[in-house]
Amino acid sequence: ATGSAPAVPIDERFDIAYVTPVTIGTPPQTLMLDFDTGSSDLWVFSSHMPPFQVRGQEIYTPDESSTARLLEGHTWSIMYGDGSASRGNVYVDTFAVGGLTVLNQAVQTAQQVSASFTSATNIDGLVGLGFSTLNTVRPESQLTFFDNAKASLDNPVFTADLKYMAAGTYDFGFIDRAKYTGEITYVPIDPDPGYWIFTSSGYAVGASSNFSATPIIGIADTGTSLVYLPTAVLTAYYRQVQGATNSRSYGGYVFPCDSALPSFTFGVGEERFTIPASYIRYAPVTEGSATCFGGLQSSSELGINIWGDVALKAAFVVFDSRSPPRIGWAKK
Ligand SMILES: O=C(NC1CCCCC1)N[C@H]1[C@H](O)[C@@H](N2CCCCC2)[C@@H]2OC[C@H]1O2
Repeated sequence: ATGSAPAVPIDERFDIAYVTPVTIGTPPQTLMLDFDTGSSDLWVFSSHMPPFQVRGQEIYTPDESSTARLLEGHTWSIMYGDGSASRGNVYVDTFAVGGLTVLNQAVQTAQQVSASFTSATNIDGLVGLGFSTLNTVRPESQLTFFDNAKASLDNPVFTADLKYMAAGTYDFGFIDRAKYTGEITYVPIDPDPGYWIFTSSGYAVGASSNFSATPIIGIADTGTSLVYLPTAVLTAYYRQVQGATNSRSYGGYVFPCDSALPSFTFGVGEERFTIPASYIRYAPVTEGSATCFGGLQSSSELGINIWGDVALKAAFVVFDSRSPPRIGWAKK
């Protein structure tokens, strides 16, 4: 089996996050979920939430699904790197995305979500695509939809083709030759932490002329908007941007929106990928401001580097869960 589904930006102007249509239950209930390679819980806004925490999101109502079964005595609770959080109960039900159907998928129904999820009116929940070892359901952790689907897929892979201010695609079970050019460069993944962690071979500010061959260990995270890299890399980049400062009040590097920005190149093995300046001129700090927030930010507080959407949309990325797992990057 194979599947293919769109990854749609949740807003017109900044690619804060991407959502993908799924159906859950019988008859099918359609929700738009954020497919997140940085986590491993499939959770949804649900009829178990207090109404004031729901602000336009679609909800899953297990009582209206003839195939829903409560997973007795199981609960979940998750906190993400940005401080957003959610928790609740667990059902199993029929889950379908892009033509793929998984029976008895653990669907984590929210009872509580934090304010940033309530205000993300176009995100109805998340689909974790990390390793199932990270799943927060207790007393028995549950498998991701991809781990449940893997055995029936033509190949144990999924790919991300995210796009700048446009709908991209998640493909499951196959690698679409039409979505990339040249060859795919694969590098190993360390699955133990549960993330898609790999080592980038280095970086260059601007084109890849002055490439600095230094290993950067980081995670490929479709659920994170920006790129978070070591301070040394950030200062090398923003040194080239007129008026750039690391603002405590805005919580990161900002610069005048009309400043000239270099592109940013990162290495995967011998291959070089360039993030256009337009992706790094991420967004005005507030509506209409002449000060812009950078798409490259510091990872010094995080303890791990993160290749979020700003980097992922510059490439075609293959998440290959054969043994040992690996990640592939190609130009497009
Ligand atoms: O927390 C991270 N990433 C961290 C960012 C800071 C540096 C460490 C990683 N990703 C989350 C993202 O922010 C959430 N957000 C909800 C509101 C709308 C936008 C998406 C969504 O829920 C989980 C995941 O996706």
